[in-house]
Amino acid sequence: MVKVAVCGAAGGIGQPLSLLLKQSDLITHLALFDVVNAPGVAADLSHINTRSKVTGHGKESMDEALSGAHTVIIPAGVPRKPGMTRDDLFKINAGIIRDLAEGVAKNCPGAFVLVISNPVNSTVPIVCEVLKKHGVFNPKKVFGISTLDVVRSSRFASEINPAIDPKSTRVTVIGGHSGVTIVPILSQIPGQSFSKEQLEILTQRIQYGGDEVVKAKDGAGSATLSMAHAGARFATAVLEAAVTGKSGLVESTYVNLAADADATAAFRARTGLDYFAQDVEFGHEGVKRILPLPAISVFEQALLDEAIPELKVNIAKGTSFISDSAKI
Ligand SMILES: NC(=O)C1=CN([C@@H]2O[C@H](COP(=O)(O)OP(=O)(O)OC[C@H]3O[C@@H](n4cnc5c(N)ncnc54)[C@H](O)[C@@H]3O)[C@@H](O)[C@H]2O)C=CC1
Ligand SMILES: O=C([O-])CC(=O)C(=O)O
Repeated sequence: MVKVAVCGAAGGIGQPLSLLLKQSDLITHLALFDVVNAPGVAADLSHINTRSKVTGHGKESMDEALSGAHTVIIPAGVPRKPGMTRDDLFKINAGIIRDLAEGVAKNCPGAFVLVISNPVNSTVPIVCEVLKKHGVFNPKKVFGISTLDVVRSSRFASEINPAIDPKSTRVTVIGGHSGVTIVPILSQIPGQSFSKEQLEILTQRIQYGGDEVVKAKDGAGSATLSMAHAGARFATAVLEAAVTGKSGLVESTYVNLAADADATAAFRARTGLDYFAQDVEFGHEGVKRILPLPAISVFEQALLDEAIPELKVNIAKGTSFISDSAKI
């Protein structure tokens, strides 16, 4: 029995993500939770002729949606409008994520938690702190989904150099998921030979790819379809490793560095951070290992140097949102 709960399932990401998850043979029960329209989305998806059962759960039924879940995917919350940063979403989304994490601690404390809601750099620490507070935190099982940065990296790189196949090229993206904290390691793309100017343009486009969509949607939200694709790709990798035991599955993802005790010291020494996006290999329990940082160029080291102070602030904001409220 593999129950996957999607929280925010009726939203711009939640609907296409749930549609993609309905195609998966790894999932036996898809539980769709949202404060609006979840039963309708569930009824619709439930007619698709794959094996999984689909249930819809409204505002009062979070516990039912989360009860016994193997994996919880969270795209709940508000998206950006033009002129906003991801950090501007903290005010509303932090409380939503905290309440959902409380629900996880109560109803499915051993679940994998995959966080999409922004600002990811802060919402992942919120989830971890809530689970810690309840004594059920396993750093191997909480992930910030930064796969859209990976997806954009190979796509945008292929637009500059058509010899790069966007589908089979996986670019490592380290740091976090917003602006300067997004550090694509383009120097490691096999066979690449970008000029300095191309590297600068490409890096800037990847770091601000989200803004491109926010601007084009002109007030109607941010990336939803490409995010659903990225979220389904990430969730499938986690589930394949956990459920079927498939080995060698690697994605860049934002994790608590305690997820891999062997890697922690090296990462802390290099970054001074408790959370960081890096390539992770998945196993039965989630994080099997955090891969060592790849060799990075002088240009990429400068990007990393710029990312670290911002990540530190984002992480502290998420962590103190829970620890400060516990003191009151
Ligand atoms: N990690 C990433 O790469 C990306 C993250 N995002 C983020 O994903 C989030 C969702 O974006 P969209 O789907 O476009 O927004 P949306 O507004 O279309 O959908 C959000 C859904 O969450 C629901 N919701 C609100 N409060 C809830 C609660 N307490 N419990 C359950 N559901 C609740 C809403 O009813 C709505 O259906 C945003 O924070 C956005 O910034 C968006 C794109 C990429
Ligand atoms: O830009 C946004 O607000 C949504 C997001 O995280 C992305 O598209 O990468």
